[in-house]
Amino acid sequence: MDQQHHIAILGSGNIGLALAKGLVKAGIFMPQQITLTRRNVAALSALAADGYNVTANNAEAVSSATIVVLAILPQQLNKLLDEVRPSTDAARHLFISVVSGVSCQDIRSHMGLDVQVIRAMPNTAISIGHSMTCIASDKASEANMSLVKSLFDTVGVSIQINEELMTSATALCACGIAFFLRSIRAASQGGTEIGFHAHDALKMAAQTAKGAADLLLQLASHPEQEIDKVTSPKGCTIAGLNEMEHNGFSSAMIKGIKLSAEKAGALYKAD
Ligand SMILES: NC(=O)C1=CN([C@@H]2O[C@H](COP(=O)(O)OP(=O)(O)OC[C@H]3O[C@@H](n4cnc5c(N)ncnc54)[C@H](O)[C@@H]3O)[C@@H](O)[C@H]2O)C=CC1
Ligand SMILES: O=C(O)[C@@H]1CCC=N1
Repeated sequence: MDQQHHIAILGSGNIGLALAKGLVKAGIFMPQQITLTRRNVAALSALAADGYNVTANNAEAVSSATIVVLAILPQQLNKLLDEVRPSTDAARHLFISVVSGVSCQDIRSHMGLDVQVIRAMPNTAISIGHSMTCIASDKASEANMSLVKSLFDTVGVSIQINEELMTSATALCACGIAFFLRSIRAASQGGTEIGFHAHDALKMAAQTAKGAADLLLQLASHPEQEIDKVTSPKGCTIAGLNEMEHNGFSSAMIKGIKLSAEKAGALYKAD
C-alpha cells in the first residue's frame, strides 16, 4: 500500500485486530502506518510493542489517518461518530465500515458530512489472509472502491455487491465462519466417539473440511457432484448423509443463516 496512507482502526476488538494483523501479514501496511483505538488502551500494549500506534483518542487517530475503519458494535457507533466528527475532513478521509446493519447513508446522516463511506464485511480469517469479504457502497468513487477492493484482495478474496445485500453477506460469510467451525467441531466430536483422540479427530475433521472446500473452489465443481463421487451404492456415506438429513442438517443451516440475516439487519437503530 502507498506509503502516504495511514489507517486508523476505531474499535480494536475481534475483527479490528484481525484486520490489522492481516494487513501487516500481507505486507501492505507496516504496523507504524496503523493506529488502533480502544477505550481500554492497556489491552493493546502487546500491539504497541509490535510497533502499532495505540490510543484511546479516536479524534486524534482520525486526524492522523487517510483511511478510517469503523470496527465497533452497531450500538457503539453513533457515540463514536459524534466523537470523530470535528476531526473528519470529507475531502481527505475515506471511511470503511465493517459495522453490521448500518448503511453508508446512516453514517453520513449521523455525521452530517458528505464523507466517502464504503462498507466491508470480512470474516475473522482475514487475520491469516483467507477472508471472504463483501464490499459495497452507494456513492463512493470508483477510485476509492478499487482502492478498498485491492486492500481486501490482499487478505483473502473480495467481491463487490449491492449494498442491500450486505446483511445477507454478514450472515453467509461473517457469521458463516462460525457455522463452519461448529460443523467441524461436531464432526470431530463424532470422530472421538468412534475412536480418535480429540486433538487427532479435530485435525482430521479440519483437513477434511479444507479438502471439501478446495474441491469446490479449485475444480469449480458443485457440492452434489462431489458428493455423488463419495456415496458408493449401499455404502456407508449415503447411510450417514441420509441420517443427518433426516435430522435436519441442511434445514438447520438454512434456517440459521436466515435468522442471522434478519438479526444482522436489525442490529442498529438510527437516531
Ligand atoms: N467479529 C466478527 O467476526 C465480525 C464483526 N463485524 C462487525 O464488526 C464490529 C465489531 O465486532 P467485534 O470485533 O466482534 O466486536 P468487539 O466487541 O470484539 O470489538 C469492538 C471493540 O470496540 C471497542 N470500542 C467500543 N467503543 C469504542 C470507542 N468509543 N472507541 C474505541 N474503541 C471502542 C471495544 O472496546 C471493543 O474492543 C461489529 O459491528 C460487527 O458487527 C463484521 C464482520 C465480522
Ligand atoms: O455476531 C455478530 O453480530 C458479528 C457480525 C458478523 C460476525 N459477528
